[in-house]
Amino acid sequence: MKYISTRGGVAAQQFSDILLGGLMADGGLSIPESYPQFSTEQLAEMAKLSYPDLAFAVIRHFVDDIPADDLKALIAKTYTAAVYCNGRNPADADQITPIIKLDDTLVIQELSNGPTLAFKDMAMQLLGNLFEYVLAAKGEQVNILGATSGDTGSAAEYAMRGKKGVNVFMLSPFGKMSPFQRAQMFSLQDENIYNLSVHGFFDACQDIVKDVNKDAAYKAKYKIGAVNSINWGRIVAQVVYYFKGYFAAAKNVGDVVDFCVPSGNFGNICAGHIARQMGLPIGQLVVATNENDVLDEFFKTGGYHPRGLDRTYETSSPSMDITKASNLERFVFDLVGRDASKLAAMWKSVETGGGFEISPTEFAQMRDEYGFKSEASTHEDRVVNIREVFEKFSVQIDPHTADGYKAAKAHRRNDVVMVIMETALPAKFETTMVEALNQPPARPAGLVGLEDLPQRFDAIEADAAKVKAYLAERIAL
Ligand SMILES: Cc1ncc(COP(=O)(O)O)c(C=O)c1O
Ligand SMILES: N[C@@H](CCOP(=O)(O)O)C(=O)O
Repeated sequence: MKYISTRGGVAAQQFSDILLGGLMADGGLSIPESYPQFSTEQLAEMAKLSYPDLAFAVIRHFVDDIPADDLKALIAKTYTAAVYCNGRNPADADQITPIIKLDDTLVIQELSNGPTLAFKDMAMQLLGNLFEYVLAAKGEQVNILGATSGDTGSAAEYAMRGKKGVNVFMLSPFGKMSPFQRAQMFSLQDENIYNLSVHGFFDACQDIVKDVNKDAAYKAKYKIGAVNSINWGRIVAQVVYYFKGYFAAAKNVGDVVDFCVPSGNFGNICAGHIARQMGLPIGQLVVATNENDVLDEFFKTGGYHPRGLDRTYETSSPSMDITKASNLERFVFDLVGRDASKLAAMWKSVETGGGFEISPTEFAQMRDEYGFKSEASTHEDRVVNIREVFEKFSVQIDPHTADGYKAAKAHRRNDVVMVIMETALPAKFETTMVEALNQPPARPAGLVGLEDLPQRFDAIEADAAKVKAYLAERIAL
């Protein structure tokens, strides 16, 4: 499998070449030349596999340049019950992403049982192992520059801490993460981890990452790599759990199943789109947003208009406080028939502060052929829905998953199973959980007292030049 750029300006590359990087040289995102296809018969066989075997069955189609035995071993080492052990029911840990049945046609897929209690661990743990393998094979080092609204940062830091040849420089929005999220990142004392607290929202952090990535000379000199979902490695690992969730939720292989996904940077649901393109019988893909509802607007009107600071809000599902969704570019590339010059013009407008409108035909395709629907939530919705799920089903869901629950209720269909993706555990967002349920959420024993640990970070302005200088001072050449 070779990888091309959504903007068409780069020669096709191998998996190991794109694995460590962020943007392609032309500013676009890497995407496979085509998607592997699975028949219903093949799916029926895959349904019998354990999580690591299923992950290998999916991911091997995207990776030609790592020997199959090595890839299989890296995957087996990643997806173990010992790593994904923070779920509600320890006996389910070997399922890695077990499901909770709320009723006959509504289920939650647990994606947040890894070390940092968010779905990011699903891909990031594999990325850590792949990075280590590829760096050792190439005799190289990487300096990861990432942006986080709260969960990618800790997942990346836990996956990369102490790894040979890897430094992590993580930009996060100053004062906008939950106390738990902040403590998870800032309490790490490992020498290869640097936390930079940026005055601004996640969008400003992500813009800096993209600016640095666009400076080819700097990127090459300082060996800059990426762990955000602009990195294809993140997406491919996320594709796997749609297969797992489908097999766990479908009554029979071949039945249509809908998925509802709390969304911000559009990486999670983009993986669902790709699983669907590979032949997994997904019906609807429901995008759930919070008050930062740019994506809801896009899927309801066909107009994509990222917003400025004046219309970006701090919400109680803070990890989704995002108004520029990186991975929308990968989906729109497919939507416009993989026409790279059309796509490049659309994103040129986005990057210069504008947006775009898709045509009425594309809008109809997006909803009918690709199955996208959407819904937005408010803080009040979140509190009511957390309470409702607890009272009706005795299950505690976090505020982001509550956004998913609201959207799932709005779009569920008779006799079609709807899977809600659980994107974080309640322990990460104690204030909203207490407001909804009058009790603090449970947390794994190892994380009790996390907020009392000493914290270390550097504050920095939202300025790519200052971030470049910070990295240059610390990276040994
Ligand atoms: C808890 C949580 N839910 C939802 C999201 C949104 O996911 P995505 O950015 O892949 O759309 C994020 C962050 O991205 C998150 O951390
Ligand atoms: N919500 C994310 C934002 C970054 O998303 P990513 O999937 O592109 O890494 C976070 O928690 O940091």
